[in-house]
Amino acid sequence: MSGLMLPEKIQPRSIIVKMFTMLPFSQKKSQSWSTANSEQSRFPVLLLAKKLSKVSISTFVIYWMILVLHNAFLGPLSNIPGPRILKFFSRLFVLRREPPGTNFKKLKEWQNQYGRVVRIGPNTIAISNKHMLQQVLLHDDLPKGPAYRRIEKLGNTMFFTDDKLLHRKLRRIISPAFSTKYIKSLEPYILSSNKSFLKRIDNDIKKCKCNVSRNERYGIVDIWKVLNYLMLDIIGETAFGQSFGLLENNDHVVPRTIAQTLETISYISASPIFGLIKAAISFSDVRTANNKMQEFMKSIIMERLHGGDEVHRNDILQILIDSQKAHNIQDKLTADAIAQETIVFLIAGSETTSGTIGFALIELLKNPQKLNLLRDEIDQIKLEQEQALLCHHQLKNLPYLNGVINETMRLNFIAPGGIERKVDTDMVLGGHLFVPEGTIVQCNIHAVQRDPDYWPKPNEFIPERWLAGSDIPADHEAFFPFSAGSRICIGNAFALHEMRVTLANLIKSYDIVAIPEELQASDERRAFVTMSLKYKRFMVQMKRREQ
Ligand code: HEM
Repeated sequence: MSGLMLPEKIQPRSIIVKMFTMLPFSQKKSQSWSTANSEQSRFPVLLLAKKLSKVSISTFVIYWMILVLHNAFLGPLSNIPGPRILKFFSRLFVLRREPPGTNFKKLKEWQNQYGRVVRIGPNTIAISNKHMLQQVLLHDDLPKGPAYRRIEKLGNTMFFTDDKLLHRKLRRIISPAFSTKYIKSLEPYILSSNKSFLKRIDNDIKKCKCNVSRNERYGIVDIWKVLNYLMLDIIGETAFGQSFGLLENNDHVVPRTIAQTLETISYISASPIFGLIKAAISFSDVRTANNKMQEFMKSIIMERLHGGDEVHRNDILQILIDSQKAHNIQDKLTADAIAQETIVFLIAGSETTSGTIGFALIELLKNPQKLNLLRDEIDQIKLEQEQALLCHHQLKNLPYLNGVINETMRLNFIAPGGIERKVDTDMVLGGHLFVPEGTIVQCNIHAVQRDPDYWPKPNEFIPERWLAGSDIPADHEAFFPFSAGSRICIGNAFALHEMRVTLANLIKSYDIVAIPEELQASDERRAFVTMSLKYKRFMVQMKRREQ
């Protein structure tokens, strides 16, 4: 055995002792060991390293503190007003105590308290001056900020990328799918989904056990939910090549999986601990659903890619598939890229549109005289023989309908937490404010669209401001419902088309009466990604109108 003994100098115990003595917290303990001092004296290099490590850690901490203090009080953003704590910490850290989904309210409060430019983080500012917003979004066209990268796991898509070249390329390939002419060719899908929508409402009214007054055939309908189903089904029809059938069956693996993933991402960013626990609990369900969704999408895309003329269909998906025919390899989208872009259409194009129609209905029910004005305008249009639903060409120029939609989007901006941009080279904002490269700019469109200097009676629903010759004309320079610049919503004309057709046919077909408690609850808003109702439902009484 003795032959196997290591020399005392490199016995395992002595090595452990040496490692311990190098750690700063073990100082006291190591001194109590009789061997420690003699070990150190025999290894002066160790002693030196120990001292050096202490010095370098302290130097780093002091250097870091000086940097933080300098950035807070002497840096280029130091003169911008804002809550003191946000000079040092990110607002996400400070806002952890707010109820999840309500950060946008705090942002608006800060903007009211400190002005149109507020410092909301060590290197982040929020702006709500219309000229500055025009500059950031339109003229300087700054790239997207880092928040988008958190969701980029869904793929490096047109929506999320901050790479200007990649964005330009994707936008060029995808734009034809959203041209006015192409959208017109998609109208049959929008109308057939609207037919299913009205059928679903009729069924819900019929099924409703709690008719308010059976004689009048009113029923209670969760209009928030069915509107969401309708918009998902339209995206299914136009971007996935087939309806999800939600209006008939209430469930489909694709929207369910995406909703679960988005919910988890938004919880993780709003409250990391709670979000991670939630993610861990639902992990296996989400993975199974995710696999099913991938299979579903792969089969659709492969069928279109290899099915030839027989499976050709005039829809958004076809435009992406047709990119395969491009001569330049750069202009072809891979099957994966096609799948990712269609998922993004589902995310960007369903809750946004259904939410806006839902908010329009809420505003109209709060202002019944405006609902009557809208109905009068819509009733002027007569359905032609064999025509079941009003079509877009009959609606697109109706002034009051467009006023209602614009005013709804003004009051209920879809991303009230702001849209984020990153300063890519030093700039002067609004002609006087130096903003260094790397600064994050939160464009607070929600605040601009409710600013009393731009909008008299800013919190009132006044569709009349959008009519020609109005006493309180709308300020078009302070209106950004679809953003502006190169990243303006690519689906804006498509969304307006869907919203006009759906809202007009809904108002034409039904008498809708508010339920007071529901109307009151609808004031409670939450915004994880898009603005929504806290309880994600809005019950109304509905009955078919006598035509
Ligand atoms: C009322 C409905 C809608 C509203 C209010 C809305 C609003 C917006 C806004 C504000 C942006 C800019 C986001 C940013 O810069 O961070 C955006 C971008 C986008 N939207 Fe919409 N949207 C709506 C409907 C739609 C629809 C129906 C689609 C597609 C089917 C769509 C697809 C997109 C895409 C792909 C982008 C990214 C464009 C790019 O970065 O080039 N949106 N939308």
